[in-house]
Amino acid sequence: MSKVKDMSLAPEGVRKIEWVQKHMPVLEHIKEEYLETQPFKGITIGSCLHLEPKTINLGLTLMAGGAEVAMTGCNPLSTHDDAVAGAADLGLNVYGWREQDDEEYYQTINMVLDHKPDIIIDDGADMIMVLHNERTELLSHIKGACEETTTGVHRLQAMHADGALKFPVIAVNDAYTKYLFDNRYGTGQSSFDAIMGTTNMVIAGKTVVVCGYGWCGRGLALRAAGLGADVIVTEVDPIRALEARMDGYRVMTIREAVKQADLIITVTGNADIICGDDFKYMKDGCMLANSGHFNVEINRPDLEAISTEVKEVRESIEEFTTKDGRKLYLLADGRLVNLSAARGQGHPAEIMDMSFAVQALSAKHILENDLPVGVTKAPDEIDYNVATMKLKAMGIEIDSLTDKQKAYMANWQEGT
Ligand SMILES: NC(=O)c1ccc[n+]([C@@H]2O[C@H](COP(=O)([O-])OP(=O)(O)OC[C@H]3O[C@@H](n4cnc5c(N)ncnc54)[C@H](O)[C@@H]3O)[C@@H](O)[C@H]2O)c1
Ligand SMILES: N[C@@H](CCSC[C@H]1O[C@@H](n2cnc3c(=O)[nH]cnc32)[C@H](O)[C@@H]1O)C(=O)O
Repeated sequence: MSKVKDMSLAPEGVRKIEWVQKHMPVLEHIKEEYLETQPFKGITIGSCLHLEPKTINLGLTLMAGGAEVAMTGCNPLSTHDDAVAGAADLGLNVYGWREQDDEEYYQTINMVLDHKPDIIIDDGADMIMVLHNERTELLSHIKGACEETTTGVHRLQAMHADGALKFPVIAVNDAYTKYLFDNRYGTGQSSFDAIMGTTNMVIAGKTVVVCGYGWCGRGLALRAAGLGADVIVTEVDPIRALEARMDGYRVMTIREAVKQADLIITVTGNADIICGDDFKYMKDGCMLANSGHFNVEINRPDLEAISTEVKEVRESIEEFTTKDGRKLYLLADGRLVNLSAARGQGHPAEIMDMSFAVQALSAKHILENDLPVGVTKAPDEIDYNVATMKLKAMGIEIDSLTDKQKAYMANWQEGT
C-alpha cells in the first residue's frame, strides 16, 4: 500500500534509486547478505526518514532481508516525489509527498504505524513521540528503535531520564561511522550544494557565520573556508569555541557576528539562535539558512514582526523587507536547507552508505539481542564492520598490529 503524489514519476524515481545504488557499496553488500540470511522474515519495519533515493535504498535493503517495510518522511519539505513513486513501484509501502502541511505529516506517520511495526527507524524522534503520545496500543509490540540524528537522540535521552521511554533505542547517530562522516562531511558538502544551487551566488569573499561548532558546524566551517569565505563561528561551549579559534576561524557573540554576516547558517539543534533584535543588526542582503533541526533555529515570527513585506523571489528563497528598508533572505523556510530547499539533495550517496549501513545492522542487532529500555550506542563491532567494509570498497588497505606491538601496548613495565 502506498500514498504518493504521482505514480507517473516512478520511472525517473527508479533511475535515481539505481544511480545511488552504484554509490552505496556497503549497503549493497549488506543487502546481498540479507537476501541470503533473511534476518527480518516475518518482521515489519516502519521508518520516518527523509524520503529520497538513498533512504529508499535502505528500505529495499530491509525488504531484501525479509521485512515488510513501511516508510514515511521526517520533514514536510524533504520528500522527493519521483523517488517515492519509484519506491512504491519496487514494492515498498510508502506514504509521503513534498510540501505536506502539519496534519498530513502526522497522518502519514500514522499510516506507517497502522502496519504495526516491530522495529522503528526514526530521524528526529517524531514517530517515536506519536507512538508514546497517541498510539500507545502499539507500544508493547515494538522491539526497539534506531534514531538517526543528534537532536532525536537528545530528545530520547531526555524522555528516558523522565522515565517516559518504553522501549530500547539505538543511537545510530552516535556511531563513529555516522557522525564523523555524515554530520561533518555530509552536512558540510550538502548544505553548500543546496545554498549555492538555490541562490546561484558565490561564496568566495563572503563573510559566512556558522552558529554551532559541533560535528555539523565543523564540516560547514571547513567547506566555507575551502570555498573562500571569511568564516566566523558562534558557540556557547567554551571548549568548542576555543577549538574553532585554533582551527583558524574568528569567534564572537551572535550579536557581533550578525552585523558582519553575508550568510548565516545555524547548526546547533537548539532554538532561537537568530531571534529578536538580531535581525535589526543585519546588513542589507543578508542570507539566512538552517542546517540543524526543524524550523526553530531561526525565529521566523520575529523576522516577520520587523518586516513590511514577505515574498518568494526565487524557488526556496523568501525576501523579507524590513521596516527600515533592508532586504533579508530566508532559505527553505528555515528548515534544513540541504534537504528542504527544492534543490536540496541531502548528503552524498557515499556518505549515506555508511549511515544507513549502521541503520541496517542496528535493526538486526535489536532483533537478535534483548536490549534494555533506554538509549544505547550501536556496538563498536558494527562501527568497525562498517568502516572495514567502506575501506575495502574504496580500495584502501591498512596495517594491523603485530603480536609484538599488541604485547607492547598491553605492557606497563617497560619505560625509557
Ligand atoms: N542537515 C543535516 O543533514 C544534519 C545532519 C546531521 C545532524 N543534523 C542536525 O544538526 C544539529 C547539530 O548536530 P551536531 O551533530 O553538530 O550536534 P553537536 O551537539 O555536535 O553540536 C551542536 C553545537 O551547537 C552548540 N550550540 C548550542 N546552542 C548554541 C547557541 N545558542 N549558540 C551557538 N552554539 C550553540 C553546542 O554547544 C554544540 O557545540 C542537530 O540538530 C542535528 O540533529 C543535521
Ligand atoms: N527530521 C528532522 C531532523 C534533522 S534531519 C538530520 C538527519 O538527516 C540525515 N540526512 C542527511 N542527508 C540525508 C539524505 O540525503 N537522505 C536521508 N537522510 C539524510 C542525516 O543523517 C541527519 O542525521 C528535521 O528534518 O528537521
